[in-house]
Amino acid sequence: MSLASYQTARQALITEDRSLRLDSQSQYLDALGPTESVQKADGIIRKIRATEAESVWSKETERIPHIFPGMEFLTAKETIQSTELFKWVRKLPKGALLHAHMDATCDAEFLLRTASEEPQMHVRASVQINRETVGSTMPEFQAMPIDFQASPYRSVTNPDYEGGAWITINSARDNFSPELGGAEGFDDWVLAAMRIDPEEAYVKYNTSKKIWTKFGSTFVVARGLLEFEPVLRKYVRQFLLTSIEDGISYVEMRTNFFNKTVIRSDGSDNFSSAERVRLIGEVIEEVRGEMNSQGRGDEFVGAKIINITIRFISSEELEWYLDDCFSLKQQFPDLIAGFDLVGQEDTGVPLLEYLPKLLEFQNRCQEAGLSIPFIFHAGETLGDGDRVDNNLYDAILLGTRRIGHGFSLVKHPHLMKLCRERKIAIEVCPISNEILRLTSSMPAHPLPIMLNHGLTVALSSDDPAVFGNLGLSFDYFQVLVSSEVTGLTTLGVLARESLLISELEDKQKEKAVAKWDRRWQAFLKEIIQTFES
Ligand SMILES: O=c1[nH]cnc2c1ncn2[C@@H]1O[C@H](CO)[C@@H](O)[C@H]1O
Repeated sequence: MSLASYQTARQALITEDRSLRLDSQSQYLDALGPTESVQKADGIIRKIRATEAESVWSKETERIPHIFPGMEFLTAKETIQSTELFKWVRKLPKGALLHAHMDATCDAEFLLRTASEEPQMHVRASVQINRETVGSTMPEFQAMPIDFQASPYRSVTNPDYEGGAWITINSARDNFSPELGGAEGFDDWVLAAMRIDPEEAYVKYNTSKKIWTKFGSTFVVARGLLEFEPVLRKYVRQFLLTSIEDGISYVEMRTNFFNKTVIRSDGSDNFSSAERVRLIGEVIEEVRGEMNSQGRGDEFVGAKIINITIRFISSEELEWYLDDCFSLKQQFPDLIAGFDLVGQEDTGVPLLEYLPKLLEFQNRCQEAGLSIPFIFHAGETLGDGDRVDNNLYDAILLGTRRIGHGFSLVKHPHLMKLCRERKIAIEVCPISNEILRLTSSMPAHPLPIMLNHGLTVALSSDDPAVFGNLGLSFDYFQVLVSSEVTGLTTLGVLARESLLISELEDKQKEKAVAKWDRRWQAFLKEIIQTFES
C-alpha cells in the first residue's frame, strides 16, 4: 500500500468511526447555519483550548500538583473561572436545562440571605454549638407563625442553650459566639451544611456511598429555609434569572412534592402542592413578561415542572403522589411536564417494585387523555446487571421520555440502540456524577461513549447549589476540555437538541429553536469578529 492510499484509508476509517455522532451528521450540522462560520468559530475555540491545555492545565501548582483538563471540579473551579475558554462558554446560548432539582438550583448564600430577611425564620440545633460540635451538628430551620414565642436564648452557641430550642435566625446569627467567628461563623456553619467541599468529596467521603450521606443531608438543611412561601417565590425567580444570565432559555425543573405541604406566609403549614405550582407559574410569567418588556424575549421562552417524589416511599404512599400529580396536570396542563422518582438509586426502591402503581397511573392518564410522561432517573450507579442498574430496563419499558443520568447505560448495547431509535435522550450531569463519585474525573466519564454511539444528550447541572456548578457553563466546560472530538460544534448541536427533546409543545418548540438560532448566529459572529480584528 502506498503512503497516500494508507492516508486515504485512514481518513475514511476515522470518518466512518465518527459517523454516528450527531455532530458529524449533516442534518444536525446544517441546522447550525452557514458551515463556514461554524467551522471558523469552532476552530478559534479549539485554538484557545489547545493553548490553555498547555498554559493552564499543564502547569502544576502547589495547590494542584496533579492538574489536567477535566480534573475534579471542586479543586479546579477557580482555575476554570480564570480561563479565556470559560468566558466563551459562559456566552454560549445553551438552550434547555432539562435536569435540575429546583430545591438545589440557587447559590446557598442567596438562600440563606433571602431566608434571613424573614422575621419568622427560626433555627435550632440538637445540641449547643461549640468548637467540638460545630463540625458535626447541622442547623435546622423552620418558618414559624407570626405569634410564635422564640426561646430566650440569644444563640445556639450560648453555654446554657438547650438542644432543640428555636431561636429567630437573626438573633442566632447576630449573637453567634465570637469564638466561632460571630455572624460570619454562623454563615460558614450553615453554608457548609448545604454544600459539598473538596475535602469531603475527595478525602473524607471519597466513595459514592459515603458522599451520599453528606449529599442527602444538604437537602434537609436547605428545605427548612426554602419551603416557606415568600422564600420559595424569590428562589424560583433567582433560579430563572441566573439561568438566563448563563445563556439558558428554557428549564424543566424537577420540583419535589415529597413534603405534601409547605409553610404559608402566615406560618401555617398548609400551602398545598397546587398552590406551589401556581406560585411557580406566576414567577415564570413575571420573568417572561420582564424579559419581553426589556426586549430580551429571545433569551427566555419559559419553564415547566417535572413532578417528583423520593424513591424510598412505599407503593401505597406512591399512589397519593401519582394522584396528586394527575390532579395538578388537570389544573395546570401547561406547567406539569412529567413525573419522576428521585433520591439515591443504589439504596432506593427499584422501579420494578412500584410497577403496579406506575402502570395503573399510565392507564388512567391514557383513559383521561392526559399526557404525563415518565422522565425517570435511572442508571445513576456503578452497577452492571444488579437490581439498581436494572432500573434502566424498567424505565425504558415504561416509556420514559428521557433518562436522568443513565450513567450505566453504556453497559447495555441493546438499550443504547433503543434510545437511539426512540430518541430517548440522556440527561447527563457530568459534575454531579464526578462529585457523587461515579467517576474520578471527566475524561473517565462515559459521555464520549454515548456521543460516539449517536445518543442524544442533554448536559445538565443537577444540584448546582450543592456542587457549586451554577448555570450550565461549568458542565459544558468540563465536557469541552475532556475530548478532542468534542468542539464548539458539538456544544451547539447539544444546545439546539436540548430544546427539541424538551416537553415544550411543537409550536412553542419551533419558536424556542428560532430564537436560539438567532442567538447562536450572533454568538458565532462575536467569536469570529473578536479574533479577526
Ligand atoms: O443526582 C441525583 N440523583 C437522584 N436523586 C437526586 C439527585 N440529586 C438530587 N436528588 C434528590 O432530589 C431531591 C431534591 O429534589 C433530594 O431528595 C435528593 O436526594
